[in-house]
Amino acid sequence: MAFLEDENKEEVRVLLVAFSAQGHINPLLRLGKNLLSKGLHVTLATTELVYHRVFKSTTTSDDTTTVPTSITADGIQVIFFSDGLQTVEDHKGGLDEYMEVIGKFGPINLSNIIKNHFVGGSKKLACIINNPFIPWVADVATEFNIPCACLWIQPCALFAIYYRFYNNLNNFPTLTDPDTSVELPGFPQLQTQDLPTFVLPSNPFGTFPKLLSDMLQDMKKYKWVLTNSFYELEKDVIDSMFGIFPLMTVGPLVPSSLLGEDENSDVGIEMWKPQDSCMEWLNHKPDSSVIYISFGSITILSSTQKESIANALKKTKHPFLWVIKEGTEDELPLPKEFMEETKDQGMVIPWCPQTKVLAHPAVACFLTHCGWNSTLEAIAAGTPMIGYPKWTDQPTNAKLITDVFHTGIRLKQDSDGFVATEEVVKAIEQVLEGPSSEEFKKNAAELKRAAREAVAKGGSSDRNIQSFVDEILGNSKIHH
Ligand SMILES: O=c1ccn([C@@H]2O[C@H](COP(=O)(O)OP(=O)(O)O[C@H]3O[C@H](CO)[C@@H](O)[C@H](O)[C@H]3O)[C@@H](O)[C@H]2O)c(=O)[nH]1
Repeated sequence: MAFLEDENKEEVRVLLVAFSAQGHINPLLRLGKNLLSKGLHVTLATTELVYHRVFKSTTTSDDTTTVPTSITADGIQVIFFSDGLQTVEDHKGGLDEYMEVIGKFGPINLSNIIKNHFVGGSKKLACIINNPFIPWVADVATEFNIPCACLWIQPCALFAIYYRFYNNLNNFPTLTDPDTSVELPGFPQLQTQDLPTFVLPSNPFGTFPKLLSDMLQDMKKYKWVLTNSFYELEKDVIDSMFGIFPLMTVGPLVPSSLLGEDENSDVGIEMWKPQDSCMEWLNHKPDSSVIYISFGSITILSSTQKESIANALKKTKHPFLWVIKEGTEDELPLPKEFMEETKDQGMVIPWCPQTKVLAHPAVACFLTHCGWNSTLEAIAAGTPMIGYPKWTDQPTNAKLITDVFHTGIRLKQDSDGFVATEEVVKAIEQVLEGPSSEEFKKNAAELKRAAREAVAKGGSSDRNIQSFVDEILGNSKIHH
């Protein structure tokens, strides 16, 4: 590998910063791997919780309680900092509370990491890359006079909506009536139900919209916004932002196996242990027969909602694989009678190797909450989707699936967000056998191909990564 050094023979290093969420760390690690392959040195700073949950089991040291100063994983140096909480149990509080604590302790601890590891010696930082939701990282970068980039881990569409909304660039009507619609450049017509919940007056979450509005109103702290998407997927919205705030697509940042590359070259962490037994179960199912159901790492459905979906599955009689994070949060198990009645039809597990599941030929469609990682993984796998969005970016992602990507449909929800059994049955029939089912499959296969082309050498994302590397290097030289 050709590593890059500047004229004084100092290595050229980037620092990635993420808090302890799998869906935030993995896209950053995959970007890190790409930067590594283009010759940069890469460090990831993340919280001590990640050490305890993920890396502790890989240590060869007898002392597993002390967090090491740094470790190396797949060529990436990983450094841990305290997020202000002491034990794994402390992390059981709400997300809002967590963001407040990490917002207080994160900047101090990250500054110390930079001082201890990167100031003075030969390891100098050429750039810091953070995720949205930890905007204080950009302040720390400014303090040390290090250029900062954001890896936007949601679609470009979400960046565009938030940027326009928080900077009052467009006319957003009061979004209380479900039939209100908004016209934005690069988008199909959006109704209230298609907008991210953070911009709605009904949004009950305080911290996240505040973090976003602070960030998007002060983008001068960022020299680049890299996005986990690809140009061919969101062409219209990316073009619409060109003269406003250019977005550099560098994705999809999904496991290499989903992009037709060697599985062993993937980097990524698992915060929960996947149950591989479902792969054997899938091997015994006919091609394009199984409905895969998962609502990501945060969303918990109510028992009545789960029962409604369960009844639909029984009615359709299709094989199903359903992830229920039973025991991990406050999620309740499915009723015993359902489990008994469907024991030959389906499998219910607490966590699965999702990307392998999506790529399995037996899987016909994905009933998803439309989290962006899940959506991108389904796109890279060429799997049609049924969207059941709940909050944050998910409603907009569902709109992209139905009206931009044309790879699936959205479940009809009532005013409380509830989906009736008949609606689930109808949606499954539509995606599997309805008049548009062939079109969904064809579009999904086309996007799968486009995703692979985007990341291949010379593809749109590969070119953007190269331009980014060239820019941060400035006048640095390549030494082979
Ligand atoms: O059994 C499972 C279920 C999920 N996953 C993985 O978990 C991740 C889930 O990520 P995502 O689909 O993005 O959902 P959330 O975890 O809910 O992600 C949060 O963060 C995302 C990125 O900001 C947002 O798009 C979502 O709305 C928000 O809920 C994916 O990589 C899945 O492959 C597994 O590995 N096994």
